[in-house]
Amino acid sequence: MSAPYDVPGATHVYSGKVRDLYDLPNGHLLMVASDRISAYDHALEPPIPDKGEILTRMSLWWFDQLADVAPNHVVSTDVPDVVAGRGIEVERLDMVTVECIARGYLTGSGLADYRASGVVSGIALPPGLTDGSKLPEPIFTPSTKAEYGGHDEPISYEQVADAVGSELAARLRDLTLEVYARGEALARERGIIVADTKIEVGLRGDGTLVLADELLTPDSSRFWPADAWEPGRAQTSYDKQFVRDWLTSPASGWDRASDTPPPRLPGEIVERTRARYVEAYETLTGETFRR
Ligand SMILES: N#Cc1c(N)ncnc1-c1cnn(CCN2CCOCC2)c1
Repeated sequence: MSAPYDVPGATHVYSGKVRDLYDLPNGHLLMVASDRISAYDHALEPPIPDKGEILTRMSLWWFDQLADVAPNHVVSTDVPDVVAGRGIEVERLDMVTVECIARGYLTGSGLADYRASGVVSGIALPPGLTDGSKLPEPIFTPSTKAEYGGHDEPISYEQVADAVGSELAARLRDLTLEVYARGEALARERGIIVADTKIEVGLRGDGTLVLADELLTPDSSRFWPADAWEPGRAQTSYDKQFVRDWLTSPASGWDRASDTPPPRLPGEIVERTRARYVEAYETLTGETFRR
């Protein structure tokens, strides 16, 4: 994918689904959050205005809230004007090759694995759980890091230990579960259920674990409105429900089971989705995003 932004002095090196990474001359990296949005494994059009800036601010807020749990990779938000608000200069780390995921609720791939075997990432769960069930306690459910466009594969804690060593595996598990516990508790007080989250962790030369990438955003986590939580069915997505409902409605004319790309989102859906990202940010942080 070509560089979405032509950033003076920076060299584009990687594009993910919604974020892009650039090399900087000083050896740091520039992480840029786009306004891209995806659903049902498809990149959608058009982008959601300000989504990148809103989720960048949310990540920065969470990095600050959890500074007592672990250091983070943020160096500076003083970035070139072309990416102001959505770009962060970050410390270059030795990234752990495991997706560190914590789940407090059962849904998605975890639910599928549970229904097939009663087990999620090697952890046996009690019988009788359903879609959206709150787990007896949050669990660490790591996965592999798929290449762009692929799907991460769940792996057991033992497989993580085999890959990175038992001491680092334990540190990754403990960090992931602590970040999730703190984020879930804080969000829940504000009416948002963080059902699960994925964190990216890097290592400094001295072995310090550092929180990288984004943190506790609706792109790295499942956000559910707490007042709509009802185990036994698919939960309402805090941020993507308008998109999902429109795409699966007759109004879109799209067949999700088909191999065709989804149609362009109508302006009203784009604006209502933007408003949900603003609402999530303002509800969590108590700060106002310029409307
Ligand atoms: N963050 C970070 C980071 C860092 N601080 N140091 C070294 N490498 C990385 C890195 C490289 N790739 N990814 C995967 C996730 N990317 C995030 C950005 O956007 C694109 C996807 C993380």
